[in-house]
Amino acid sequence: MQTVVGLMSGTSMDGIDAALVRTDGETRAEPLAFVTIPYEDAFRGALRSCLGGKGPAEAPVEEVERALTDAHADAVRRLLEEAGVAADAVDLIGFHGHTIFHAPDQRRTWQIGDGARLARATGIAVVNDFRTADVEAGGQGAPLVPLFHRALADALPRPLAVLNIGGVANVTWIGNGDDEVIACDTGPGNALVDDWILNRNGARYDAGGSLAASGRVDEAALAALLAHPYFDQPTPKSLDRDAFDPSPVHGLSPEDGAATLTAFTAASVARIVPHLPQAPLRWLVCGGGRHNATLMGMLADRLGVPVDPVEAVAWNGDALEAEAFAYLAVRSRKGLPLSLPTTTGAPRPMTGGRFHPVA
Ligand SMILES: Nc1ncnc2c1ncn2[C@@H]1O[C@H](COP(=O)(O)OP(=O)(O)OP(=O)(O)O)[C@@H](O)[C@H]1O
Ligand SMILES: CC(=O)N[C@H]1[C@@H]2OC[C@@H](O2)[C@@H](O)[C@@H]1O[C@H](C)C(=O)O
Repeated sequence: MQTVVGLMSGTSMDGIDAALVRTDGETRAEPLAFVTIPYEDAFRGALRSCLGGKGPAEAPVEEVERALTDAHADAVRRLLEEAGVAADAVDLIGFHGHTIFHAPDQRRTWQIGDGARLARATGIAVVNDFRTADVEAGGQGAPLVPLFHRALADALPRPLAVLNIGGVANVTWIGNGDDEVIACDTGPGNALVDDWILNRNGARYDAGGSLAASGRVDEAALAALLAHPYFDQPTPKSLDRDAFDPSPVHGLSPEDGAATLTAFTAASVARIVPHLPQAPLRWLVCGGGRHNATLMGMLADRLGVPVDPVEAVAWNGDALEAEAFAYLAVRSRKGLPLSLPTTTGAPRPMTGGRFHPVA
């Protein structure tokens, strides 16, 4: 067992999730501590300006990468303070970084975050760049949390779906056999609703889903959104944050737009069921979207089986992705797979990650 920090900066750009975990990277993962450090609005704007993998003439990528790395070093300090654990008692950091571009069909995915700089700043060895090897081999490079979900779900009734609703939404389907793990991004998570709200009333998200609850779903706009070819594609498949064009909702009131985009997220999750070998008996939901009661209600209506936040099985739905990158960092050091042909479409089980020792 190793003591490992996992760090995630997700597509919703809300901040850094940092988790401290005791794990063997195989069957065991015991959470010790968790903090979220929100980004300042100005930094969030700078990060947003880098999305799309622009060149140095158009976006200050190097400068943002340095600031992002330093913010992660601060997050590690805050986490260890909170946990009462000294840096020299930590074996490893799993550093996801921030995805600014993801186009597996072009064999390109780009997570900014300087592993060597983080190792220097914290005095702890770092694994980063988790997705490149998978994408270079022809896989989607995402999602990577499924093997962690499978390890956690060992004793739960199957088939089970674990749904993460972050900026983008992704699902892990776990069947009865040990190797039966299927995964993909299902469609948008909260990013479209977040952007809608930000542009209308400056809020960062629809707290509790209350704006959506006060609106009406525009069925024509919803049908236009669901006409995207992504939903007919078989698994595995993955998405860039900005893959969907929200223009069908333009012209709707703030309430109806929020209701329609929230329904789009729920309906796109339901569209994955026909692509699975068997419908899940239950959906466990992690990520910030589980705090949106309107979305959770729409999911339950469309899926027709129990849909519960992961807290129902005593997991922490805010910490899970960060914990996963601690677990994956250990797997990387052990040369174990981070992905399978059924989770990312890689041609074989793939290890990955780049190691940065403390210089
Ligand atoms: N109380 C709440 N009510 C409604 N929505 C919420 C609430 N709290 C968080 N959210 C939503 O959750 C989002 C953050 O989710 P999360 O932190 O899981 O995303 P992420 O990890 O950045 O994304 P990804 O999983 O795609 O990488 C916010 O942007 C917001 O839309
Ligand atoms: C390219 C990229 O960063 N993808 C993220 C994103 O956010 C959610 C979804 O899209 C998922 O595929 C992935 O993150 C999680 C942590 C994963 O790899 O499992």
